[in-house]
Order: sequence, then C-alpha cells, then structure tokens
Amino acid sequence: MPAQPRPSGAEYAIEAEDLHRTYSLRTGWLRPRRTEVTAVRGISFQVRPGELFGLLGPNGAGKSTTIKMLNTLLLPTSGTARIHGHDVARDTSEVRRRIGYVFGGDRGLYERLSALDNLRYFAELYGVEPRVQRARIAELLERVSLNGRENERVEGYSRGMRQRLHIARGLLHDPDVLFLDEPSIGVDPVAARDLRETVADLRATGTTVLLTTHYMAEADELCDRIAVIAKGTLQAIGTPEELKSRVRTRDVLDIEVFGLDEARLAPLRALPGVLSATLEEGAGRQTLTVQSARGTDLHQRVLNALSGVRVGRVVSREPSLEDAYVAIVEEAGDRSAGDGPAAGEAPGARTAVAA
Ligand SMILES: Nc1ncnc2c1ncn2[C@@H]1O[C@H](COP(=O)(O)OP(=O)(O)OP(=O)(O)O)[C@@H](O)[C@H]1O
Repeated sequence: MPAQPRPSGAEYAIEAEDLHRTYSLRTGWLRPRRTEVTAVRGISFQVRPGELFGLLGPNGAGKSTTIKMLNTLLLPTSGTARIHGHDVARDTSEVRRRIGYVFGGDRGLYERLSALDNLRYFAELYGVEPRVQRARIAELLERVSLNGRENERVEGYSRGMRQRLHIARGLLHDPDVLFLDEPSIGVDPVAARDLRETVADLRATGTTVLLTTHYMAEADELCDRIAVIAKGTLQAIGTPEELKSRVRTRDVLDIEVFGLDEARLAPLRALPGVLSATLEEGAGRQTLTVQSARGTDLHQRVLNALSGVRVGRVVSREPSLEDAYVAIVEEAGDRSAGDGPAAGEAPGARTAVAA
C-alpha cells in the first residue's frame, strides 16, 4: 500500500458511478445512417488516495473511453465520476487542476526543443507559478532520472527517456491524480524496468495513479489493485493476489511450438479438462498456454493433440496474473483475451480460445 497518501477532504481520489458512454457514428456513403456503439455500459469503482490502480482489458474493452470520462476529455452519456469529490462534468476546471494525463507513444513533446525547454514551455502553459517553476522542473528531472540530459534535444531521446519526460510533464502542476495510459508501449525491456521504477516511486509522493497497460507483469509488479474491463463492463476488481486466487485451482502448461496454425487449437479445446488455450506470438516464436483443472494430468494428451507440430520446451508452472486475466476475460465471453502484448515485455499477438 502507498506510504503517505496526500491529505484530502474526500474519501476517494477517483469515483466512477454507473458510467455509460455511447458513440454515435455516421456510416455509409450513398445512404448515410447513424449507428451507435456503446463503449462503456455501467462501470463503477473507487480508487483511494495514494493508490496505484490498474485498468486492464482487451482492445476495445472501453478502457480509454473510461479514462477520457474521468479526465474530462469526454462527457459520460450517463452516470457520474468524481475526482477528490469534484464532479468531472460540473467542476471541470477544478478536476483539471488536480489531474495529470500521460499517454503512451510519441505525441505531445516538441522534438526540436530540449527536455528542459519542453518542461519550461508546459509549465507556462499549465500556469505553474514562475517562482516555483525552476525548483519544480529540477526536482522532476531528478525524479524521472533525466538530470544531466536535460539540455539535449528530445529528437535524440530514446523511447524510454521520452516516456519519462512525458511523466515529468504530466506532474508539472503537482496533480493529485495521474492517469498513465499505456506508458510502456513500444519501450524496450531495460527502459520499461526504469519506467516501472519511476512509476513505483510516485507512491512515495502520495500521488494517486490510474494505469492502463497490456503488460501483465507490469500490472502485477506495480498495482495495489486492478480492475478488469471487457465488453464495456467491469468483470473483476481486487489486488493482484486476489485476482490470481481465482485460478489457483488450475494447472498451467506453457509449450513452445513452431508454425502452429490456429485451426490446430480446436482439438485442444475438445480435450476433457482443458479450460482455456491461448497462443502467443512474439519475437519469432510461439507459446501455447493451456489451463486445466488442478490435478488433470494433461501433459501427454496435449502433446498427442499436437502431433506433427514441432514442439520445443514444455513448462508446467503456477498460474500467473496473466492466466487470471485470460480466465476473467474469457468468462466475459470476449475471445480477444490476449489482444496485444501481454506476458513479457516484448509485444506479441495472442489468440484466445475458450474451451
Ligand atoms: N471516437 C469513437 N467513435 C466511435 N467509436 C469509438 C470511438 N472511440 C472508441 N470507440 C469504440 O468504443 C469501444 C471501446 O473503445 P476504447 O478505445 O475505449 O477501448 P480500449 O479498451 O481503450 O481499447 P484499446 O486497448 O485498443 O485502446 C470500441 O468498440 C471502439 O471501437
């Protein structure tokens, strides 16, 4: 749990109450018509001050839409959200004063300017008082480990350095709540580790963090609690350990395979005792993960079902947060459980097949 939450009059830093959001789209060219996409259908949760809270879910689950409603970029279609007790729709400027928003990727920094000039520019823009700017920028550069590199142009920065600069930018006005939307996307493993340290250090300042990520190891390491969203609704919420306990009664086999076609997963689904099978592709290799009820010795039967497929290492292991996540998302009927990179640091594609 966080060391020293910031004092606040409100019990919760973030409150979402039955949030809904529908997008209206114009489709068709000859005969245009309006269609509606409901991205978020009744999401409620609370985050305590100082908590590091993860929001996980497959592509299209509604994470970004939820964050945009919480950080005032989108109005909810119905429901309410509050930041430290301030309604996001009614007290917009007070909410904006209290939040910072950091998104992954390359947008949002001036390439031809140095890190220092970027921070000076945004400090002006965010109305940081001139007399506190200098000390604040120096403190943030140190906090994100960019001190000593602040006079270099951002165009020469690595992805990891840019992300840490993004975090410094998001903290310039000393927000109570920081939204971190996929901060480690496209960042190499070593830089991702540094980034995680930066995020973990935010705890010591009492900042509340809402983090979205597709990297389960990152969520497991960093988050006090995690909410899993699928199909626009909240499927599970709890500490990483609580979520993992949902699959504690399962056995997991990781099998390295080569050239496995998705169609070959069908016989695996049919095996008695198989609860799920996912195929992850990344860094030139495939890993087949099979979950089964504890005690069902599936090892040989799974290998028989893979006859003709080149098989490498086979590892039997304890269920991880990622296995819990796959189980939760599949229970929600979402077949894209593993969309995007998930287990390690390297981006990979996953195909989930519910048994
Ligand atoms: N501006 C928009 N107009 C229409 N539909 C949208 C818009 N933004 C999102 N959607 C739809 O709303 C649903 C939820 O999208 P959202 O971006 O919130 O999901 P997500 O969980 O953040 O996904 P990802 O992990 O891919 O970013 C999807 O079906 C998406 O296509």
